[in-house]
Amino acid sequence: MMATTNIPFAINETEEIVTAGAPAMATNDLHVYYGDNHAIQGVDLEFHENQVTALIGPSGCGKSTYLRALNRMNDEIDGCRMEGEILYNGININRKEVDLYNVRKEIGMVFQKPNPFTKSIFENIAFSLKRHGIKNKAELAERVEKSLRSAALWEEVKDDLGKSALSLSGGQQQRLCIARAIAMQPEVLLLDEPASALDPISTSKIEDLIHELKRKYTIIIVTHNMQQAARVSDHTAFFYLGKVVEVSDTGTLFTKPSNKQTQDYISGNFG
Ligand SMILES: Nc1ncnc2c1ncn2[C@@H]1O[C@H](COP(=O)(O)OP(=O)(O)OP(=O)(O)O)[C@@H](O)[C@H]1O
Repeated sequence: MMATTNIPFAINETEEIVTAGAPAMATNDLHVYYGDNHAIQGVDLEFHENQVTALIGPSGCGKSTYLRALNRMNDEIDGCRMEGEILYNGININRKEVDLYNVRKEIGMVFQKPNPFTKSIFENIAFSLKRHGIKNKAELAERVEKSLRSAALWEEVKDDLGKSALSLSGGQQQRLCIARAIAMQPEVLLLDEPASALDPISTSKIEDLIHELKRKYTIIIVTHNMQQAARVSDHTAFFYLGKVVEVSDTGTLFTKPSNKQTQDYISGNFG
């Protein structure tokens, strides 16, 4: 169940922890359990503003579980429990009194399979804004246009805003989902294999978009595709069996990994 109390989690007055150069997000000794399955086993990572971090590793090693921990989406899964710190602007948001609505507004998420609402293109974005108290029509229209422009979708849909979002192609739907997340003015975007269900042209559009979006946001992306990690990210973390085996700048991780398991994974000799 969602917490409803309005405990601040990202302000500078009562909890002045934010310092220049500090990570936008980090985890300290993060553990995630599904019942007895210890899926994430003490992960420490830092994510900096305007940087893209890719999470890579073999299937089942905990990448999506870790990503979902960052905006407390794992709270929605029965039997899932998390221990350790999840720091957002220096404040631990892994506390039960934290307002999850605010957490997910500030730390937006886009999933593998595009999941637009069965509403018009316009309403897909306006819906959450209205829920957030924005009722003025001109302001709504402006925020919708701005979000669609930021997601590189405006030119393709500006004459069809009243059409169902489901009439869009898969790639357009995924950009609409990104626009929907952006509309809430988040600081962090979590992308869980955002292009894995898309054709190569749509994939390339999403990758170009990630390059654009990192000017404004901190981006963390799970991907199975190592070429994609190499193309879009500044840092890469290699996960294996619920732990981070190695994390470094992407160039180094793919050319001079310091760990043998990383080397085996990136060269395809794994398992
Ligand atoms: N909703 C869930 N309920 C129970 N166990 C889960 C759930 N999601 C993941 N797990 C378990 O947690 C572990 C990590 O899975 P996770 O999906 O995070 O790995 P992954 O690296 O993202 O895998 P993939 O690349 O295949 O998506 C696995 O043992 C998996 O079975």
